Amino acid sequence: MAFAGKRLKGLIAATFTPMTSNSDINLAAIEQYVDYLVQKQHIRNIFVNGTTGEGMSLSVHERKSLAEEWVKQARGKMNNVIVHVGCLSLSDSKDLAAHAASCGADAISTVCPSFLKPSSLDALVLYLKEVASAAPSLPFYYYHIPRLTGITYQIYELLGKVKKNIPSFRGVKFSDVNLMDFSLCVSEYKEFDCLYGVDEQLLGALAFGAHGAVGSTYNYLGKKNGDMMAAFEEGNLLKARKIQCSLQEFLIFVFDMGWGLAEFKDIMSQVSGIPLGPSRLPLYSSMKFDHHDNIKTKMLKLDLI
Ligand SMILES: CC(=O)N[C@H](C=O)[C@@H](O)[C@H](O)[C@H](O)CO
Ligand SMILES: CC(=O)C(=O)O
Repeated sequence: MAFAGKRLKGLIAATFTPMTSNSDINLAAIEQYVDYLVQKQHIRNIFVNGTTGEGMSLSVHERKSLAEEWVKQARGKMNNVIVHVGCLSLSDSKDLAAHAASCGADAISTVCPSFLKPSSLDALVLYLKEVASAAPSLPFYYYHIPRLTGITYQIYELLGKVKKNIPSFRGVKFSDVNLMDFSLCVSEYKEFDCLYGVDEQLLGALAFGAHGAVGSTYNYLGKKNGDMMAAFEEGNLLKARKIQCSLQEFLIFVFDMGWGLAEFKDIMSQVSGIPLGPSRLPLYSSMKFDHHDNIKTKMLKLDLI
């Protein structure tokens, strides 16, 4: 067991997938991306090929190439590379899980397929058990993001079932606003890592005992979120709240523009200076060049950069 006993905690950036101007994957940008996260954002854990990385829009072959490159570039610089292996096809997910183990990833995670959905919590557990069985040596995390998958089972009920069924199960990436469910996971299943995934309200999840957080904004706001977590740990709630409110104000500005993941990728390119390219269709950024100044002004005003 490569990482037996190791707990996942702290901030985990859900990476964007670098692409060329034609939306082909661009492996050459990954080394610079890793260095940026470590040096400028103090991020030492990444979650690759997930929602932010457009994993579901990539081929299995592309996902394997990306996983290999992230692992290679992160070696010696980062603590953990978690590879998302969720697909609509179980056999593709098992293939990706086995590949993640063979290329040296630290953990895997999966959403449940959401075109044909499991008809019960037991069916979901059977599904997760199959995926995990393809990489039994790797810590396995369920990725709960009901707003995108439409799969809405209570996670604390799921944890009760997987505990007995999936030996490599280590926790959940919980991307939902239901903090009561999240809190029950943390308080009833201390053996699992509960990683929060709604960046807008991380402070609320910290209050309930979140071990860490996985999110898209930690790519370019990692340091600021790190300051918030440190303030929370020191008991300086006023400071933590002030930072969370600035982060919220920034995100409200982004959402009010009607922006989402494709525009987040543009923001990351601007803030980091790394050309990450466009997103792949069906994502499509509506950000125009003259928006760049607005973003920067807003971030400076909120003391985020
Ligand atoms: C839908 C989506 O991308 N969710 C991400 C993680 O799960 C979050 O990190 C969000 O991007 C973030 O909270 C901003 O809304
Ligand atoms: C945000 C997140 O965790 C993901 O992109 O998968």
